[in-house]
Amino acid sequence: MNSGTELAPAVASILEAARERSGGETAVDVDARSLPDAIASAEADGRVPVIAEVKPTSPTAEGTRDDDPVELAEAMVEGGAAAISVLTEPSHFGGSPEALTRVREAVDVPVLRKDFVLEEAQMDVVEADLLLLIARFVDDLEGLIGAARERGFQPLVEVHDREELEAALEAGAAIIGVNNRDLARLEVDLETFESVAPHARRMTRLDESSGEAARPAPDDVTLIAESGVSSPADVRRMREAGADALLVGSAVMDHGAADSDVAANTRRLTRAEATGETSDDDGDGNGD
Ligand SMILES: O=C(O)c1ccccc1NCC(=O)[C@H](O)[C@H](O)COP(=O)(O)O
Repeated sequence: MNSGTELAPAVASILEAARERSGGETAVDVDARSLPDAIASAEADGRVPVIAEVKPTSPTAEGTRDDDPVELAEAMVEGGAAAISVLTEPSHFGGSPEALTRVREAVDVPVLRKDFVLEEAQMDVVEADLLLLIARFVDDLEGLIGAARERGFQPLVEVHDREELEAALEAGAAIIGVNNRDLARLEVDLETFESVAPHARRMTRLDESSGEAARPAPDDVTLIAESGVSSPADVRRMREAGADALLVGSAVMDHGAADSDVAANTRRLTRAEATGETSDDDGDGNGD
């Protein structure tokens, strides 16, 4: 773990809670739905690949949504989501492993387990198609990537800067999320993805003994822009910067408006590249 860097108090509290949570007793064995296939299928259908997040609340959310997670996930899929992310962290995000299991039974798209997994045994709490590993918070990233793959998970490795990206690629990550949220200050800045992502496409290394690429070729890395995407204009901005998919929670959940239409919120983003979009899509009232 990169313990030398500053963390927001809420994040320190999240990590403390994560360290205390126990793992499962036996290794799970997942038959995962492919995220790259789901992304390709959305693109073929003219939808922006969006991983929509069931996020009841968070340290930065404006409120809590107590809706049934299955109803939320089904609304997200109705709005064109290529995949679903489910927070399973209970004490700061209002999530649960049970919610993920119910969601995964109800939808046929890949489901990401969004949590703060620090140790191998914590992977065995619930089955999911994708498992988040946050590069900054784990000691043995390569070992955990291997352990996740042994169980059938597709590991999604989250990074925030170029150094973490390099570590993720070096550890063999093939699905990488660049988090626009700075976990030291909890501020979001879409420029993070724009500055970090191009390096994922450039970085490659040859294995000296075989001459083979020792990690995924740059074009084989699936790049996800995480956090802070709130409008169709943001979606297009992240796509222009090279995002294969976007992970969106707050803009879809719209925590401040309990009766907000989650399917419509999702559709607004998944249709951001559809031709003929003329609405005030950045929501600033200017119609630009
Ligand atoms: O969302 C938070 O407030 C938060 C606070 C501290 C650590 C992590 C946090 N979020 C986790 C996430 O990665 C996001 O839920 C996800 O990327 C979606 O972000 P957004 O679209 O900005 O809700």
